[in-house]
Amino acid sequence: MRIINVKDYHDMSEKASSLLLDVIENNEHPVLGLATGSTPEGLYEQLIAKNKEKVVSFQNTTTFNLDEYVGLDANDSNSYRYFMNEKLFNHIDIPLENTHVPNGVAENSEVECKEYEQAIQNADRVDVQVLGLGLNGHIGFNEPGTSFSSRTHVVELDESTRKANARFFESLEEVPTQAITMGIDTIMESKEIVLLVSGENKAEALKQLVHGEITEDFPASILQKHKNVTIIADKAASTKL
Ligand SMILES: O=P(O)(O)OC[C@H]1O[C@](O)(CO)[C@@H](O)[C@@H]1O
Repeated sequence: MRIINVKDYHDMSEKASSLLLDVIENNEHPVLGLATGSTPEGLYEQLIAKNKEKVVSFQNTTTFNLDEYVGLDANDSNSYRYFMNEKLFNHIDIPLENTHVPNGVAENSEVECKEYEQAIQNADRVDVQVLGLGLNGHIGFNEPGTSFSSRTHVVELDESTRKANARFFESLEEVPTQAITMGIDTIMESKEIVLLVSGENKAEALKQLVHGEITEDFPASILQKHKNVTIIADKAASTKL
């Protein structure tokens, strides 16, 4: 596990952007795994800027997002498809058909999970997977207790996760109770993982990720076993390391 300590959120986003640009430059058809949440927003701003400056093109890039709420469609401003379109895809030269986010309103969520997993397998590999870190150690929407051997599946969201994400909704009741997420094993198959952590409220979770026991009770702890993980953490998140 490589840990890169940076000053603040801005530096974290810049560093992450340069790591991703390296991957894109070194692959004819790069496959990126992307995340939502507040943490990667700065990274996406950097990528948009680099694309506008013509430093990078995304025309040959394919993306797979980690997760989506069950019940929210692409036009719902709280869906992760909407988030990705607004925060990244609509502002870069990526063909929209190259971008994948699980379909939260699929008629049958179980079938959607199988098809999403298959699409990732068909792409052959994810060159680099971007991850944020949930306060309870979740990665994607893999909540504590999720099997390390899980593939893309439907999850019941933890009350703590729904509360943490309620800030984006009108009320806690509106936060969906289920989501579709790539599984832990799906995530672990990525060739490279870049985990971004910012802010004092993540310090305890980061400490547990790096120094804690590897246990399904803290899903992110499995990253200790991945051969190519880079954690980019700002000062505030690193205080307990
Ligand atoms: O970046 P944030 O908003 O702190 O969220 C952390 C994690 O929680 C999620 O938003 C899910 O709750 C993930 O998508 C994200 O990686």
